[in-house]
Amino acid sequence: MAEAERTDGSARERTITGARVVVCSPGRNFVTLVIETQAGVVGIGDATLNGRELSVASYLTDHVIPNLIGRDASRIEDVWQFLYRGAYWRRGPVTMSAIAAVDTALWDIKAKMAGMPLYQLLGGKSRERVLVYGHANGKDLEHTVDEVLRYKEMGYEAIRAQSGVPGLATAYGIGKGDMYYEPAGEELPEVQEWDTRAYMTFVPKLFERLREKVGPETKLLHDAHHRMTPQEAARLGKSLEPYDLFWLEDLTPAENQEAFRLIRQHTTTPLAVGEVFNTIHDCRTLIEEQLIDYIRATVVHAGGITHLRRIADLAGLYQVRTGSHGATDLSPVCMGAALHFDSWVPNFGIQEYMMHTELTDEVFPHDYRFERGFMHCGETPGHGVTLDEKLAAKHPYKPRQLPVARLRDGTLWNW
Ligand SMILES: O=C(O)[C@@H](O)[C@@H](O)[C@H](O)[C@H](O)CO
Ligand SMILES: [Mg+2]
Repeated sequence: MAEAERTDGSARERTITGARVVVCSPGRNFVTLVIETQAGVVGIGDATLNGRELSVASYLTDHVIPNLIGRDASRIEDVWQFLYRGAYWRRGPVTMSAIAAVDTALWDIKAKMAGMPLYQLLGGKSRERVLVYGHANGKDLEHTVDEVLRYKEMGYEAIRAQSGVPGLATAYGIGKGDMYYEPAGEELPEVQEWDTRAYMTFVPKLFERLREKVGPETKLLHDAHHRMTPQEAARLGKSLEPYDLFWLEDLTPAENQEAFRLIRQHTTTPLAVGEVFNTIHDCRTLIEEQLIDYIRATVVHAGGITHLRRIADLAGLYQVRTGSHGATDLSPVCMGAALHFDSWVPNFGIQEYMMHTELTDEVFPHDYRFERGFMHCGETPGHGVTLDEKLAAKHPYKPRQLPVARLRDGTLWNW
């Protein structure tokens, strides 16, 4: 390591002396990076990439950790640039999740050393509480209506509704009977069935009924999970306009950012995209051309707080607001960091929130809390989430992959 990259004498206590990756499965798989400094301050970051967990664990253990030892933990920006530029091979979910884990752990350490909750280092709070949306899902229309009403009872002001579709054996986003929706169920991918026409005929009926039942106040959201062509997406957005959705998410696979020009010309339904994005380059056109309303990039998959802040700042120039991904495959560590970010970010929109299981919460003790439709980050120095490594060790990794979708004729589609 070059002299400039080493800690100087006066900063010896900030030197990174150790780092390790903990892979555990308290109900589902999580990858967590733990970084230690000379002074004994420990920071943790989430590196979970659902269905591809071990690739990030290896990237960290084999390629990143050796570069961290001896470095100054306070130089978050320089470490970020080193890992991003220094690898030569840029971007991608594995690389960016690994960088995110380092970045989150270093912000945790910096905030702990400052004796402040993380939001203070970002610039302090812009709001008192963080609006979240919950996930209601049912096997058919009536069941979904009941579930949405149940979420309303629990105090949610914003509710995502997903439903089984008549004629389709399976649909995206439908749980298997409890509060803990988890799509990655099997060692090899489950094959689900898809038919865009059946779906597009059904969804407006669902939202017509939902709007009737919940009244005008409740914010309703829906995730199309990348299944449409641009023209179909435009038509779906238009057909949902009377039901005043808060957002319609992931209409088409967004590596084709230009597709949103077509969609945008045809519908005023607010659009949200970005849970699979890793860098600002994935959403530059979408933001600069004002083709979306909410950017859903996360701390864990988009390069950590350092990079997510850049995305949010670009979005802010165009009145695009944040709506970070927060499914259960993002660990409580990501949720903790996200809530500090959400408390600060000026152009905040909403945060996705799916409850983790009790066991997951035990493995990752945290100080954030849910209260009647809103989340609150805590005041503990750092991001407020820790890892019980002893308990984690009792729940080892289980290979699991996300499902795939096929059309009725067998053609592989986007899940
Ligand atoms: O909006 C969402 O939360 C989803 O699209 C996720 O549930 C997504 O399917 C999972 O994170 C995949 O691991
Ligand atoms: Mg989604």
